[in-house]
Amino acid sequence: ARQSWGYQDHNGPEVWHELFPLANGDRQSPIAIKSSEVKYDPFLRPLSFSYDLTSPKVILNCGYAFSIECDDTEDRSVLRAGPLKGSYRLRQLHFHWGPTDDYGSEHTVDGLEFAAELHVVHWNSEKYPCFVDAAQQPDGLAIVGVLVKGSQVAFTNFDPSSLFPESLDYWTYHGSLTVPPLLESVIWIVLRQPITASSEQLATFRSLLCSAKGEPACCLLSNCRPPQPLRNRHVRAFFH
Ligand SMILES: NS(=O)(=O)N=C1NCCCN1
Ligand SMILES: [Zn+2]
Repeated sequence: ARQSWGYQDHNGPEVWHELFPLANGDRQSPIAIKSSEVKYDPFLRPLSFSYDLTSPKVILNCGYAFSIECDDTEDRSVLRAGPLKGSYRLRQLHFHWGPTDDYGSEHTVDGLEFAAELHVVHWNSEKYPCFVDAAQQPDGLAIVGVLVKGSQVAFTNFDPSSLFPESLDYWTYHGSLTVPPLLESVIWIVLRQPITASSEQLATFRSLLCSAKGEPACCLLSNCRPPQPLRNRHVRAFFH
């Protein structure tokens, strides 16, 4: 289906507000994390996740990225603890990237842009019956954001935790989907330590098409939304 929004000048983040007024909402994502302004929260717990290798089902071009879609009909792959109340079920994972290795992450840290960013998307299966319902609720989703910096890296299996960095130190804040419909239903958990991807792997991201079959080929050179106003929000740190 033709997508109403994208990442080009005529349909990109600067004009999303025309079709999606939430773009100018009060808990939009991504944000620019300023480590000097985060506040250590001693009540935050370590992240706890358990991913079943058989949850991922298909990898597909979802128009705004490529995504690995998981079977979320039962609680087999879940994320708990951290800033969360209850258990959040794995739904899908996907990446965002830029036109060169110099930028492409959505969250930035102290002005640092990373080459790409992995999003591991979960929904609150204790309180809501399905992803679509959860996505309408302020505590409906939990997305782990993993920063990707350019260099050589070994890729492993599709178990999302194989893509998590060594350290699970994280920042957390209340935000939104970073792609339309931009729903303000996300408890963001951004890991401090980046993972790495090679220049060739990042170039392969950019070779993904955003044009439909039969249309002139148009590559998805970049799919990162710029940081949005923090407004009346605080970013909490799990680490000192
Ligand atoms: N970039 S994001 O905030 O993860 N946005 C998403 N939208 C659709 C479902 C998965 N995630
Ligand atoms: Zn995303």
